[in-house]
Amino acid sequence: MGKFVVIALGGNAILQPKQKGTAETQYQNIYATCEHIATLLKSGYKVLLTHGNGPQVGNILLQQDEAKEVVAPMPLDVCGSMSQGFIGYMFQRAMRNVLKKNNMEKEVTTLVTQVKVDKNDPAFKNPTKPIGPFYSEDEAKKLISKGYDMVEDSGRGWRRVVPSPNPIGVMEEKSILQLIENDNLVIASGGGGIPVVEGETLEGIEAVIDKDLAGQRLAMDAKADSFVILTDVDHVYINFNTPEQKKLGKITVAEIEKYVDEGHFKAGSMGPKVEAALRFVKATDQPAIIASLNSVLDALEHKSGTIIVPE
Ligand SMILES: Nc1ncnc2c1ncn2[C@@H]1O[C@H](COP(=O)(O)OP(=O)(O)O)[C@@H](O)[C@H]1O
Ligand SMILES: NC(=O)OP(=O)(O)O
Repeated sequence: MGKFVVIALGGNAILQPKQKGTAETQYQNIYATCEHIATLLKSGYKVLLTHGNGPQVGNILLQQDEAKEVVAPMPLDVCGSMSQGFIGYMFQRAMRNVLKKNNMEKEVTTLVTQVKVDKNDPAFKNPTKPIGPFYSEDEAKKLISKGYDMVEDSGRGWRRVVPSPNPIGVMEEKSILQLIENDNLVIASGGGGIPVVEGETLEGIEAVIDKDLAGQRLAMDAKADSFVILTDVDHVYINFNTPEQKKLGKITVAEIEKYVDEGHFKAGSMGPKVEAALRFVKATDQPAIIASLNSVLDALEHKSGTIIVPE
């Protein structure tokens, strides 16, 4: 198998649900992630990185709301760009520090990335993307009465949800490919990319694109040999969180589609990951992997994680 991989990093690689989102905590998590990336680079992999921003963009939006009497609040697309900038900066700094420690040299570049969506996407009428902090049920009820959309997120508490339209094109695709050709470690489409709609002019729109679905587009456009989704669980499970839960190892498109139809993978968490992986395998005939960050090298060698193959 070729060694060019697109990696979509889950929000947990940057901030775990129970952690306070200080800059230092997020930098330390990103530094630990970069050590895994360095292991891949040492093993000869070429990496294009994308990452989530759910906790971060939600926190930035909350800051806008809390300070709105003092400074003009920024809309969600601008908050998305802020999250790309600060997370990209932390990756660039941490990666350079990790590379230096390992006596390696590489340019590390973050690209502010706009991703095209359809303004008539039905997702705008049905918010599903959890962002920001977790709340208790009582707190969630108060926020619902203020007009927020809230859902219970995978047994971990309540979170605000916003629309998450389907990504249909990466505006900066050519620049990303040029940077990769010049041997840069590129961080692109952070937080799924800033959602924009294209008419007479390009306009930002208030939403948060799923980074796994946007990562799939990136992997397809960049002709990656493999698309890897890293999260905080070691495998995809059927009957997740029940006594009958069972992990999925190597599995074909047809086999996992049967589980999709049976409703094993929830919207807003495992659902989009499986959907993104399936889209990649079907479009390219290359494997897609869903695994935990800690076992990324084993997963790339198909020794761990859920490996979705054409047949
Ligand atoms: N069928 C399933 N198999 C594995 N994990 C699942 C499943 N359904 C829901 N999950 C949940 O999905 C979470 C990962 O999704 P999410 O929190 O969106 O990840 P990330 O932020 O890392 O992208 C896991 O922590 C797990 O709680
Ligand atoms: N944008 C996005 O998908 O973020 P998370 O992975 O943090 O949910």
